[in-house]
Amino acid sequence: MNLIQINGTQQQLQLPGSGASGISAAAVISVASDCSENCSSNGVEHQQLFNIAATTATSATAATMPAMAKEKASATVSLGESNFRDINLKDLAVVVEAASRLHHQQHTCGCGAVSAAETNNNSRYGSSKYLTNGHTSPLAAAVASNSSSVATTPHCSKLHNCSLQQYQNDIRQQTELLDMLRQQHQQGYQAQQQQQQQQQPQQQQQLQNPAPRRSPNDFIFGRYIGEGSYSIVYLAVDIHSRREYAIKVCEKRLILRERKQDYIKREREVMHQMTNVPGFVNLSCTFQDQRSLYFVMTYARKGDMLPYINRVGSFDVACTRHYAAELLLACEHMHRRNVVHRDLKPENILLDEDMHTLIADFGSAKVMTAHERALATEHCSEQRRSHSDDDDEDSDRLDNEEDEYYDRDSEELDDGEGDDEQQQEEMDSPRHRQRRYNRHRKASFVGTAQYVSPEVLQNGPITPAADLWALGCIVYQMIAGLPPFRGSNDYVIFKEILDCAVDFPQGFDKDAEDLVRKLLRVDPRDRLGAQDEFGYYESIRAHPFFAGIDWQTLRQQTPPPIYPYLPGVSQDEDFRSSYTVPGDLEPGLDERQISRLLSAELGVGSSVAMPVKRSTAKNSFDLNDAEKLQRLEQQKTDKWHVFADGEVILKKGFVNKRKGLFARKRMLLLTTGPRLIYIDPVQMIKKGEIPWSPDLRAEYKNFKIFFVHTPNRTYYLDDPEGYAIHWSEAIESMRKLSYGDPSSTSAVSCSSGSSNSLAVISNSSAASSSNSPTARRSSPANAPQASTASDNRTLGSTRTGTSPSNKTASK
Ligand SMILES: Nc1ncnc2c1ncn2[C@@H]1O[C@H](COP(=O)(O)OP(=O)(O)OP(=O)(O)O)[C@@H](O)[C@H]1O
Repeated sequence: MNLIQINGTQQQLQLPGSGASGISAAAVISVASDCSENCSSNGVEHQQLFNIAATTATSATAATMPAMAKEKASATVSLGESNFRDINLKDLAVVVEAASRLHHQQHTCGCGAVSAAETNNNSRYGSSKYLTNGHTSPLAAAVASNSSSVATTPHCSKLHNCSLQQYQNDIRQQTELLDMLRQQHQQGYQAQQQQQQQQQPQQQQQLQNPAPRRSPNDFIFGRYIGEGSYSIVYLAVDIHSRREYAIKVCEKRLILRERKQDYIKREREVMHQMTNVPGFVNLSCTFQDQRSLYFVMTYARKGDMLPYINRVGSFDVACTRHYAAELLLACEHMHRRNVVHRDLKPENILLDEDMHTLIADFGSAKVMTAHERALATEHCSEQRRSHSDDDDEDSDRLDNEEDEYYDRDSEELDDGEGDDEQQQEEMDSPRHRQRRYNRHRKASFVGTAQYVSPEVLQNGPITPAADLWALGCIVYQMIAGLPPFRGSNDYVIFKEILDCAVDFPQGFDKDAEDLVRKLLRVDPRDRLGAQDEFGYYESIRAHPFFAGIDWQTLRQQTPPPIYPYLPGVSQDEDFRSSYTVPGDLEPGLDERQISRLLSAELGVGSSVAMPVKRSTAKNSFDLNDAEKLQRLEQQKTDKWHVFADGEVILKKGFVNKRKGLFARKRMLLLTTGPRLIYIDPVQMIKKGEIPWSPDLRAEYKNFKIFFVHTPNRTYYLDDPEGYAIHWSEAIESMRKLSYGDPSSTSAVSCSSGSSNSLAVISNSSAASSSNSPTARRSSPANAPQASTASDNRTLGSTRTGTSPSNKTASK
């Protein structure tokens, strides 16, 4: 066992070696140390030199002292504190291990006690490979290969009759090499000194004229992007460089009032730390005036990820895989730098121009010291031991805190049902304001309820595994459309988290499910990746869900377009991606075509036809006042009448409203407004409305499924009775009546123009989706072109606009 003093503390190295080896090593190390005193500018090179010295010394001593090889002794080597500040114990240990292996080989040669198998086994740890990898400098690589060649001297391993003469030659070679390296090092040092002298005047000048401090006057503030608890973010242009930035303006008054100084400070520090790391929002500069603090950041042009998930319901597997992989890389980058984000969630994943992720919002981040990491790991194991005993206590604690958590409002529970006025009023009531205040006061955990890890809830130590938990939650949400832990209030969510009660809806991709299950483990140490090498999640990368990911070029690739994931909607998985409309079909949707489609849907021969009644009225919704009054009178006895706000209900029916893989039963009303109102039939409360606009489009996929596209969201509706076509037609009729003929309206596309910008296409457009018979029928003149243009499209390519511009509306 060797003891080495580094930075004033003694470090033990598992180094089997002779006392003489240690002493000799100390001698050569002193050479290196000597040299490093002259060259204290470069800690890494010192370390390499030190490693070389250690290797040489140990091997040399081992070679010359075969008789003493069996002994194990300690040698204390003192290194000047300032000289080896950057020494890396791990590297040193490996070098010493290589040296000891050399020594071991000598031992083998000396007494013939070690088998060939063992020798082979040892050679797996070829020091050459490790040293070359660990130290990119050719210097270290050269020594490594030299030491390796000594270690595998064929004379030693094969003949077992190495002479002292040979070893002395080896020592001479090593010593010569060391001299050469020392010379090189000194030359390098001199060159460095010269360079520094040349740079000095420049640096002095910079100190005398530092870059002028920025102020709000250096930017033109364009539009508002969004706001946080203590800040408003604007899109701004630097008047000097004309570059666009997102500038976060934090009001000092608010920060002081809420005592969030630490939060803001931490955010700045971590953003600085992550600046220029791929996949993170860069912090260009910060400045302040009397009223505010300003953070000038990379502008993430495509906004955050949440509206995209909401927009399409959920991501398909390819898209989820890509974004999950980018997130994993981001976790590696953070954790390697000892940063635990603690609030990873779709809102904090921003998207740049090319739809690559940029992690933002470091207000909750924790920068761990190495000591904290070690403590946390220890604590985890203790906690694990006592975890089973604590289960009851946890639930008691939660039960006692139930009232507290019940005080919190349920605004976080976003089931994607849009803004319900009723709910809004309720939230603005004094009672609600009080609750919100209570929540602010009481909520002491860091992060967001749905994504918070069990250890954070239990006040356990924080490890990077907290972010792996969040990764599991996000992968789940990308596939299923909603986060895994949901509930009407935080208390329910927390209980679900502690129980790890995850429900995988039908159709959830199996590999993704396995990955999520392995990440969502209550004990942080059990999470996939938690036992991996620090900052490199090899086991997660190797999970089958990530098969095919090219990790090296991930951020240079074009991310897969955002498609909805609808396994429950399509008849089978391949349907959506591989189906193309056969070219020999006739355009139009007459009775014959409907029979054909229906037969295909039901899987029966074309002779079986189900009569489908089509609306023949010119526009049955075009009611005059008298008709309206009459219908309203009749409607009064209808239990849904109260939800129609005095308007005539033109069509109603139960539908399953899908979001991702989840479906909820709703009563859908089409009224003369025009409005599309949906109601929870069990609780008999209005849940929301599909917002009408001239851009709204209805499209049916088959007899059960129809879509209502709005600029910010596509609503997936499933009529169990099979009246999807009727719904589609009714909505289109109402749109024509309210906004005019659709043939004058061309494609309604959302603002972004990238490959990911999904467009809601006018049903009458030539580019309309090939699976939309409505489209073809409504514009027969376009039919030939339409079929040519669209026949190559997949049946389910219901592309959806993903404009982040109207974020507030879609949140
Ligand atoms: N660099 C950026 N580029 C584009 N949009 C951004 C950028 N930074 C923040 N935003 C958007 O601005 C909004 C406000 O962000 P901000 O960081 O102020 O608050 P937050 O993190 O959402 O909330 P809180 O501070 O309460 O955690 C968010 O919706 C976010 O998506």
